[in-house]
Amino acid sequence: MRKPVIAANWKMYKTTNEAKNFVKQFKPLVEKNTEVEIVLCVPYTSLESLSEELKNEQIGLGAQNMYPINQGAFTGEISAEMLLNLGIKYVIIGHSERRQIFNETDEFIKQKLEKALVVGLTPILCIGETLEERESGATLTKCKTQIESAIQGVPKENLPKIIIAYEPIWAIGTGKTASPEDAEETIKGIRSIIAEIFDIEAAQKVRIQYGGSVNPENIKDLMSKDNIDGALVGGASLEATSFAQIVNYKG
Ligand SMILES: O=C[C@H](O)COP(=O)(O)O
Repeated sequence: MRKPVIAANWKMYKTTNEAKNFVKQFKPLVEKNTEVEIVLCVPYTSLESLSEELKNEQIGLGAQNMYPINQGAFTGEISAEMLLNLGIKYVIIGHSERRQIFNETDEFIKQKLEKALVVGLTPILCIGETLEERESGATLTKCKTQIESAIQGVPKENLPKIIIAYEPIWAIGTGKTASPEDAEETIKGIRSIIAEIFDIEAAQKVRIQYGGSVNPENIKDLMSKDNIDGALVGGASLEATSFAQIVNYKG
C-alpha cells in the first residue's frame, strides 16, 4: 500500500515571514490528517526557520534543488549535507523549470538523484513532456528517456525512497490540468517503464505524483486513480487554506 504524498512547491515565492505565517495558519488545518504525507518545498531562505517551526510536526520540509557535490567553489549552490544539517528530508530534483530555464541535463539530474539517495534525502524526481511532444504522441518516450537516465543503476533497495512527479509541462501554471484519465494512463505507463528497468514488484513500491494545475476542485478525481499516489502543487499551495483543502481531499 503506497501512502499518498502531497507536496507544495512554492517556487520563488514567500519571504521568511510570509512562510512562517503560512505555517501558523496551515498546521491546525491539517493536524488530524495522518493519511497523507505532507511536504512543503520552500525557498532556501525559509528552510532554517521552518525547520524549527515544524519540529515534532507531521509536515515534512523539502528544498527545491541542491548541488551534487559535498562542498567547494560553487558560488550560489547548496549541498545535500547543508540541507540535511537543517533537518530537511526531501528535495525536488529536475523540475522542468530547472531543466528549461537553467539548462539542467538528464546527466546532471542523475548525479543529484544519486547524491540525494546516498545522504538519505528523499528525492522528488520531476519528469514530463512539452505540449509539442504530447501532440506528436511522444509523451511516454520523453518520460522513458528521463526516467531511464535518472534511475538506471540505482540500487533496487533505494527505489522505494524515490518519489516521481509526473508533470506535463503544458499543465504547469496554465490552469490546464491533464484529465485524471490521461494522468492515470501516463503514470501507469511510467510504472511500466520502471518495471522494465527493475521488475513489477519494485515498480509497485514507487510513489508517483501528478503535478500541473492541481487545485482543491480537481484533487479528488486525480487521487481516485489507482496509480496516482499524490500531487506536486505549485500555485494552489501558496495559500494555506487552499493547500489544506488539497491535502485533506478525503474530507
Ligand atoms: O512543482 C509544481 C508544478 O510546477 C505545478 O505548478 P502549478 O500547480 O502551479 O501548475
